[in-house]
Amino acid sequence: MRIGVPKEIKNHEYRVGLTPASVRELVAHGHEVLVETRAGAGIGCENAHYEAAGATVVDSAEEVFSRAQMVVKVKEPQPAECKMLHEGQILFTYLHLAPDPIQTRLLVESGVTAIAYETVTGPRGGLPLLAPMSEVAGRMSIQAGAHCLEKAHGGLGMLLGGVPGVAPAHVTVIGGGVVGANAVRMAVGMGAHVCVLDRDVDRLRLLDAEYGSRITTLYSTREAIEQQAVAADLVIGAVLVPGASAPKLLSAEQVSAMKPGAVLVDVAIDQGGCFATSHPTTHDDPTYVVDSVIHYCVANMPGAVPRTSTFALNNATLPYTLALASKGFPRAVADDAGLLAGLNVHRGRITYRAVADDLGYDWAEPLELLGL
Ligand SMILES: NC(=O)C1=CN([C@@H]2O[C@H](COP(=O)(O)OP(=O)(O)OC[C@H]3O[C@@H](n4cnc5c(N)ncnc54)[C@H](O)[C@@H]3O)[C@@H](O)[C@H]2O)C=CC1
Ligand SMILES: CC(=O)C(=O)O
Ligand SMILES: [Mg+2]
Repeated sequence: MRIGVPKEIKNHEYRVGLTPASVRELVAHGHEVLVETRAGAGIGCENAHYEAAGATVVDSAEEVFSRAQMVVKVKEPQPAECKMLHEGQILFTYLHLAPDPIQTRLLVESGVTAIAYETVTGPRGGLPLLAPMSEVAGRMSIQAGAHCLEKAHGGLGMLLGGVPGVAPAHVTVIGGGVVGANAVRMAVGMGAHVCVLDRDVDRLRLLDAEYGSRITTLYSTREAIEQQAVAADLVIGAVLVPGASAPKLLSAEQVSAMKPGAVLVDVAIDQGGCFATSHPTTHDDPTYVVDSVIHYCVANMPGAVPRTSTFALNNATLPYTLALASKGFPRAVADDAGLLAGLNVHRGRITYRAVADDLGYDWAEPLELLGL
């Protein structure tokens, strides 16, 4: 198969869909790989590294999109990229369609077969292609929150861990999945007072077993969330209902009742955000203030640490990229129900239920649509 890797064009997005090592694996399996010039420059992977791995470096995104049978990216295609996609082509990347009606319409119109990293499920459950970036974003959320809590950045002027004789900051993590568990790890490590909420008691059991009395676990109810919001110095939004728009867990009134200078880091912003006052921001301008509460809502947090992130992402995606390239579509998804769960759009139809429901499309049952 001919696989194409364009340079990412989202704000401060330096990750790249394939590393030279991944290219080498694909080429060894008999595939052809086209890489847009300087696609990996942001992580120190230059054209020469890709050429040494067996890729052909091409001058433009247009050439990648027009010639590739499968486009492998990181972030959801931007409008200019959507317009270059075509029927019969596979797009393998993060999509986050439920909160993004414009991208969804453009993908439907293009006729492309779009497989979303974030809804692929693993043989033991979980979301193996979301997990590595959730590990990165969960860890970063505490760094970002600590930065925002500094007075010069509008925050309360608190050190997360306090010092001897002065209490640490109160950090509340809503959602104890991959992002949440990684946020908890960093916050505990920095000496904060940490409280984590989930509505899955098994997640809370795991965190309790790991941290014991160093954290508080709470079942996630409206009441518990409201009480935490007024007590917290830093709140991390880390919930997910796979594929669907994030549930809004704090209303504008509840945000306004928070301490002036408190910080909200809405990691779930890529699925629309879990606080009513959240809207997506960029690494160029990551924060804004609503009712004296600092909001950090960057939708591509791992893009800030692209070296760590690109390699972690490729470790997870490579087996799936190889399966799609070697078996083709639809054989690869017919052989792996977890990969089939990644299929969001195919030839103008929405094949992921939560996306269809959230955006008002008729849902096409994927096995039926593909005749499997
Ligand atoms: N902004 C960014 O750059 C990034 C954002 N993300 C996003 O972070 C979010 C979380 O991802 P993961 O941790 O991997 O998901 P996950 O599935 O591992 O964990 C989500 C957790 O939320 C819990 N949950 C659902 N509804 C809840 C509620 N009402 N109250 C409390 N907990 C609730 C679930 O039980 C689950 O444990 C996703 O939207 C993901 O796309 C991930 C990576 C980067
Ligand atoms: C998951 C996601 O949105 C990201 O890594 O940017
Ligand atoms: Mg206020």
